[in-house]
Amino acid sequence: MTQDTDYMQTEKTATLILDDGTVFRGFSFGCEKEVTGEVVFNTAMTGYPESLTDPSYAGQLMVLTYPLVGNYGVPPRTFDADGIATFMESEKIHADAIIVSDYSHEYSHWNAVGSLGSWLKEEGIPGIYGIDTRALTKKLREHGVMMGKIVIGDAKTDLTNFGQYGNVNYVDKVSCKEVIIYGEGEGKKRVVLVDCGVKHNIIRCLLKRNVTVIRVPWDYDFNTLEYDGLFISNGPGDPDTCDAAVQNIRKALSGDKPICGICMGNQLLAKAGGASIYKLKYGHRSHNQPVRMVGTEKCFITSQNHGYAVDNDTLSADWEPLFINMNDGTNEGIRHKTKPFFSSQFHPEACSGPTDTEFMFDKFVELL
Ligand SMILES: NC(=O)CC[C@H](N)C(=O)O
Repeated sequence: MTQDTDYMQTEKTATLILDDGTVFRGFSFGCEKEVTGEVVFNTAMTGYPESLTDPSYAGQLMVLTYPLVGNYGVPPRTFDADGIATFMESEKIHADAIIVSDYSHEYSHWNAVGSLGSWLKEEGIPGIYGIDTRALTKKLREHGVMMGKIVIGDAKTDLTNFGQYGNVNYVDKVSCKEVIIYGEGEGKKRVVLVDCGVKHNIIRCLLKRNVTVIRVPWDYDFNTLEYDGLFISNGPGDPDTCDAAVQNIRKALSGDKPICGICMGNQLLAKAGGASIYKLKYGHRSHNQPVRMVGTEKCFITSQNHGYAVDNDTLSADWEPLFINMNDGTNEGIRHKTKPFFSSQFHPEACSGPTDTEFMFDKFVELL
């Protein structure tokens, strides 16, 4: 058992203020700075290193409903020769803050190299504990997600400006800036991966299936490239801010090369096919979202992190829902009726969460 002893000297009080004026008081265990963002809750019991480094959390203050957080520390920030993180989902923390009930100042795990608190401090990310996350989650569930602010100590703060989430193009902030090629090799199938904020396990899952991955920026016109299949990644923010990607995907829809998308990828593929997206009240963020494959009795438990959804009623005649969420009936994936185009709103790559739907990658690679 290793102890995060920093806190004995330095921990200060911290406050979470929601944009309706509700105040939750706690203590700071990360970087001591004020931050604003969309307050969202995740009900997974584990996986804070993966969730914090998932680029889809950019702009959000992540509430974990599991009460004890930090007890297994954080893994090393190591990368393989291609620059893919060994134990995390990107190069850095993308969530703007973490909000927990009980932060464990002691940690123990075979792979831990430090405490969650010291990692947050190194990366300049606020963390607040001592929050009644049950009351906070009930509030978000009833009201819907809201903007919030974390204030350290008794600092005076502007309680009128909570920033905005919906109109910001977060994808542009987190996408790669130039083309990156992984696993190049003679005779291998070439997959273009549109990087809207890709989780590294999507790249790992593709490379494991022996394809070359050509990772391109979110607004890159990949239609000029030689490739065998198109993969569209997850990503943060509102899909309606990603029109350039939608235009490029729409061009690819006139061809027959396989297309697969995950989460933001599902939304952008749906938009390219003419469907609309709407914002869910409080989203799906957990490891246990049940989905049913349409036309079958097959159900899967899935890992999810999204706040928007495809409106099933707006799918054109060429498309149909592929998966439906068994809790609330919302869209969890689409497929084209005649061409090899399909996608999921959930995360088949997991990391963290159940790996039951990894077959989505097998299906895609088989079709190449
Ligand atoms: N993980 C994702 O790709 C999320 C997609 C989108 N930002 C949403 O919240 O719905």
